[in-house]
Amino acid sequence: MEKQIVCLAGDGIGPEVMAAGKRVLHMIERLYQHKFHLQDELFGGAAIDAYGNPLPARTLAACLASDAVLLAAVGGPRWDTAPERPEKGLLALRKALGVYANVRPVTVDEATLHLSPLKEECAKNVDFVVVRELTGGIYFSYPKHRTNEQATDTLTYSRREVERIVEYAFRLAATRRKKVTSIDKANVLESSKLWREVTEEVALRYQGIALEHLLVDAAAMEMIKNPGRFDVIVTENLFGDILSDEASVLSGSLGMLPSASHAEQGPSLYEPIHGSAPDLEADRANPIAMMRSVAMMLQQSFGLSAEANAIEQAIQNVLKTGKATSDLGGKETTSSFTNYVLQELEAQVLVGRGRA
Ligand SMILES: NC(=O)C1=CN([C@@H]2O[C@H](COP(=O)(O)OP(=O)(O)OC[C@H]3O[C@@H](n4cnc5c(N)ncnc54)[C@H](O)[C@@H]3O)[C@@H](O)[C@H]2O)C=CC1
Ligand SMILES: CC(C)CC(=O)C(=O)O
Ligand SMILES: [Mg+2]
Repeated sequence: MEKQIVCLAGDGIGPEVMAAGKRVLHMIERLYQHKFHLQDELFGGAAIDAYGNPLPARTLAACLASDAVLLAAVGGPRWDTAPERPEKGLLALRKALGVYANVRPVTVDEATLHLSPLKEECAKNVDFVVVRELTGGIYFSYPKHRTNEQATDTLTYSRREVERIVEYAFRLAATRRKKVTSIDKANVLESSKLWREVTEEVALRYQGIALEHLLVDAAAMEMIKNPGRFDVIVTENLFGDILSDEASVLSGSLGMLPSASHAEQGPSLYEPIHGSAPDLEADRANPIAMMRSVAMMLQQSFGLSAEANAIEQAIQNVLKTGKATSDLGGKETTSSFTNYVLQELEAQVLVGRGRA
């Protein structure tokens, strides 16, 4: 198979985790005889420094013409007070690609179960997916303004926007444990009242799939108290952003969780859920979220399930030996942990073919 992948390394730990993701892709190319054309483009703070724009026209054109986009992370204190912010480029990219469905699977690895802040019997049942609406809501606020004395953001959702993301969640639940939890704030927000109404209508078209509604504050509590109750969570942009970072703690670290973002048509975007982690020293980032984002890309954009499963298995096998980066209490660096995963991947595939 031959595919064009645009790589947006971005800022902070972005280039380090992107390097790990590319090494995994090169290993998969070699082991399975694929050709991945990896095209690097400037994005985020790095693009502001070069062009004064976090999403240069050249970067956007390359993304739109690609088979898939792999993104690491953007942002950092250097640009916090700059006229242009890296995060603005991320929102503009998601909007331009039309990637409304952000899928964030949350599982807890057997080998890192003891690192979860939850009791083991609670954490071991964690297996859910957050389906986050990604191109609407308050992050795309209009009108939005600010004076010295007052600031305004606007939260808007249309029926169509709610319907398509909730439909996505129901279709996904049909392939899993057949339960959707819709999270809103319908006791206060008008947008949430519409969200709940539309969700009820969609549910009528999916007999056999259970629907429950939770208010976002109670949902935040339930995610810690009884996370095993969730199968597919569907929620709006801001709530999904916050709840998925909370969910990552169940797995032991924000550095573990990947995501895929899909449009109605055109290339999908794959990225770890974490940010640029400016507080980390060089070569300390956990590359697992990026490796899993690569696996999601291989599976969901290219249909390469065996390759995706091999990556996941290699990560699991390395974690089982006790090797881990410092966020999980281990001693490995980004590069040494990646070396182990690559060795494991190669050994596993060759053993499978009886050649080791
Ligand atoms: N998709 C993106 O590009 C995102 C960008 N950001 C941006 O990143 C910058 C930093 O934001 P924060 O709030 O600090 O969030 P963050 O996600 O970068 O970091 C939060 C905490 O998790 C740790 N962490 C994150 N990823 C890790 C990894 N792979 N391995 C080990 N530890 C990891 C960090 O060291 C930090 O203590 C900001 O400029 C923010 O806007 C934040 C979230 C998403
Ligand atoms: C930096 C934000 C715009 C995005 C974010 O935190 C996320 O998508 O998880
Ligand atoms: Mg976030």
